[in-house]
Amino acid sequence: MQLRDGRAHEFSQEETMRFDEINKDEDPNALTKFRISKVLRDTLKEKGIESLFPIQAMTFNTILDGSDLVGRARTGQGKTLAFMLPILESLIDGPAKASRKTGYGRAPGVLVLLPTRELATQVFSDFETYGGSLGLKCCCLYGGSPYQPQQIQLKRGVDIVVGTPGRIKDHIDRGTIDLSALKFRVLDEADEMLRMGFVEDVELILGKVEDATRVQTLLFSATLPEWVKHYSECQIAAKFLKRDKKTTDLVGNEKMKASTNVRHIVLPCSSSARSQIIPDVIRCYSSGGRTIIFTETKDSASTLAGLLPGARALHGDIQQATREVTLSGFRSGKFSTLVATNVAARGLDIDDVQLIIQCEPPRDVEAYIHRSGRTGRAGKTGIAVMLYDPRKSNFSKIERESGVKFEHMSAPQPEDIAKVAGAEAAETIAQISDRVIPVFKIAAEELVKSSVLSPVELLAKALAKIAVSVLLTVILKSRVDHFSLQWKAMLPFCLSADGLFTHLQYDMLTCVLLHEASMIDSVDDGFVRLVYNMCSFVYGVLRRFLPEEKVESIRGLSLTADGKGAVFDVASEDLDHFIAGQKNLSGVSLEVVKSLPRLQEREQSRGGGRFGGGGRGGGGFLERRDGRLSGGRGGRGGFPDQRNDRFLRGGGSGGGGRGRGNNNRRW
Ligand SMILES: Nc1ncnc2c1ncn2[C@@H]1O[C@H](COP(=O)(O)OP(=O)(O)OP(=O)(O)O)[C@@H](O)[C@H]1O
Repeated sequence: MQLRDGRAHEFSQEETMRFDEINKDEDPNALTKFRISKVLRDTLKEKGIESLFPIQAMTFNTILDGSDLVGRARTGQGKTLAFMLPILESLIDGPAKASRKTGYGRAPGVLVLLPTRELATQVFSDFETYGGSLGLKCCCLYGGSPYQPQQIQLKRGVDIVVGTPGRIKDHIDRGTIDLSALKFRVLDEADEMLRMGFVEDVELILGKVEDATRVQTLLFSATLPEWVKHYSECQIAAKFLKRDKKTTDLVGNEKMKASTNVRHIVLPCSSSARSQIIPDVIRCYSSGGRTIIFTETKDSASTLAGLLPGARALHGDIQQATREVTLSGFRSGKFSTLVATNVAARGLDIDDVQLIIQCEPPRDVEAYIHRSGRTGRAGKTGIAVMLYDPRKSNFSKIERESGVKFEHMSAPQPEDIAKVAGAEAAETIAQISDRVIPVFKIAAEELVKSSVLSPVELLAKALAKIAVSVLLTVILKSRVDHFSLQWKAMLPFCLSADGLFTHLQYDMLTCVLLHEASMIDSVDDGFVRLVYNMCSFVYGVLRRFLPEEKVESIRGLSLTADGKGAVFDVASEDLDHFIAGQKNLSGVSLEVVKSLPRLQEREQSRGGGRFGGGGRGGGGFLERRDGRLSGGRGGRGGFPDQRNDRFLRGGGSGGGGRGRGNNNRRW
């Protein structure tokens, strides 16, 4: 701080603490303003929470004083703590304390129902943190995990049960859970919980309470359609909420229902171009943070994840253990792109998710609100990009019902990407130690002196060079064929006559190798066998006149539709070797293709098709002639032909094995 006499003043720790106290006193939502016990306050502070968010402040006393409540606030505004804090406080120091059981084998006093396993785990983890600090025992009951540990916990006795309806109902059926003495029952994501598919289980579970006058029922969501709020129209609400229930609605009649911390963008994109455009959208809008991409179906989530470098899929057909590993890997930053169905749309709170991409407009406005709400949480900002196919999809209903005024953008252009790369390069420079300056200063001064360009223009060139180096590192790590066309288009933009293309072997030509007879006995032979025959034949022929490293360097091997030939890409500098060597072979010809012949097609491998499940690493050898995706990840669909972009990337996911259905849901 600058003192009046111009001297700088550093605050002592004591002074800082005093100011903090004063500020806290001024904050009407400071923790100390609420009946929150010291232990709980300390745990909240450890988590960086100093005061309550509006939805929490507005519902705290109502819940603690015993009312049923319907609560609504936009995504990411802290609804979880809004019900958790007063419940915990009630159990340890409030109205529920007197009747709370504490002994071995005690039945739970709190039940929290959530629509997905991931969300149940997340809310359970919060209950463990805050409830655990108060000595309360919690357990999490969700499907796809073994029953026995859950049964043991229930037998020993718990205070709080968090879970999904299906598994809780299973425990009721097995007689391993007693819900008769509940003091609180919470429906988080209430509208989702009350939708068809959950409603019967929810009704059965809520109905297990012995004395309905002694239980408090709380419904929370960012989207509460009228049928939930007006309980006469919603049987469950009518049956299980008391007539004098309170409602706290922070969205109400406001036009904007989605998060106001999010930039909402729409971008035209045909479904066939998605996997090309998405990497550029991520590059331009993710600010280096995490991205969640939503697809409408499980198959498209697997396929897209297979096509995007470093992405993983999350959906209801993936085994529970894998789902957990995937989500924790995404949370911990092991990979930064998650491709998910609506299974990840609700409630998930993941740090540093900067960008949401929706591959097409979702069916209902609620899905849009929840998906886009995975970013811009707890006061932070984020971006939600929704792709739409102008010929097929329409987002005006979503725009009208959500109150969002979409920004219209076009797909990022090479210049846009260059700008982002330039900004990243500038950040790189900022991170470089000042100690290097003396070493490079003389060269820099020489450069400024000898150039007709201004220092800023020279710096711009230096940034371009750094951007390209960074780009090359990424490309070399992730292989050029996984890179989007826009990135490739940017290379010449930055590299000019740099000569680095040759180094990248980026300049490739497509050749066709033809044989008088068919290379395969029968096209119906089975795709695996067919590919195998083709590979061994082509590689066998090439090995007759080329050294091994040249044979290995071919890319994008694909079989012609008539089975008499194969096309593949060859680095242009090697072309002469390929053409010269084949002259002595009988019955075989090799030439640069003039027009691409029809190529073998194959049905998209679905859910671990013939290439065997497991998703990654399988397949390959699949081509696309029309920009549509096909194939298994790891395979190369050919380098882009520099002259006419006929080949786009190959790839595709082998998909994971199928698991149990998920309430008949597509996700
Ligand atoms: N009072 C607070 N101060 C600071 N951060 C908070 C506070 N309350 C909650 N948060 C943080 O805000 C984030 C969002 O909270 P939460 O997940 O409960 O939001 P939500 O309203 O339930 O969102 P959604 O509708 O998407 O489920 C969490 O990371 C949470 O830790």
